[in-house]
Amino acid sequence: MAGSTASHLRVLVDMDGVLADFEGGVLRAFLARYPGEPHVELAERRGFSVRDQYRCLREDLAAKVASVYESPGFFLGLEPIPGAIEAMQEMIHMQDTEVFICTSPLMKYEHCILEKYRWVEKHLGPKFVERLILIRDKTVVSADLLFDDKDTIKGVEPKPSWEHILFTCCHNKHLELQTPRRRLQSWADDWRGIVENKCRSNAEKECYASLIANGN
Ligand SMILES: Cc1cn([C@H]2C[C@H](OP(=O)(O)O)[C@@H](CO)O2)c(=O)[nH]c1=O
Ligand SMILES: [Mg+2]
Repeated sequence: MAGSTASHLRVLVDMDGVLADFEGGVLRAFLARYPGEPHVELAERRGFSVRDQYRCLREDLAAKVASVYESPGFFLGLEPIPGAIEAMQEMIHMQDTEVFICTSPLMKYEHCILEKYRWVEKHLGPKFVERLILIRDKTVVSADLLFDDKDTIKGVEPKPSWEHILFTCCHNKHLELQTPRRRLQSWADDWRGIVENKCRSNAEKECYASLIANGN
């Protein structure tokens, strides 16, 4: 990064599906609110959009499931993904590493925005509130790595600076990734190895660039 000598690594971590259990929260709230209605078990989930899959089940279920995640208290009430809190507390203390949470608000943002801030404060503390980025287009955020459960991350920037590491979630676990794309299976998987290897390869690139710049 500009001005830093040590090879700093900037990591973006997505919220829903990576830190907060959006999928589990939707199913739990849907069953409570619409008991007896057809629903999608987590093992059956396919595709990022919950609403689209419920629509395939029955047209009216799309609006019903959307009303669940648009309700007040939904985002604040989400359970942390197993290992997420511990991993973030460790990552933020890693040398030469900067961590930001990079999350997208719903278009119906009334409850989502404040509740995402409150969720981060509650589960991760005020230092992470300072590291929270809410944005609909993640491609314009500059970083080295982005851990995110969404299979395809598009935006105005055709060549984002970050490498997208697909965080495995019920809705994407069946996807075959084209090389060199890679996954983080869960927070029990080797996220440190991914961060440390990226740090090393950044250092090598910087070293090579300085050799070239000095005409070696
Ligand atoms: C509508 C919808 C939103 N979301 C999440 C993704 C976004 O958060 P994040 O970018 O932190 O994963 C947020 C707004 O779309 O809600 C899903 O994960 N599935 C859905 O079907
Ligand atoms: Mg997500």
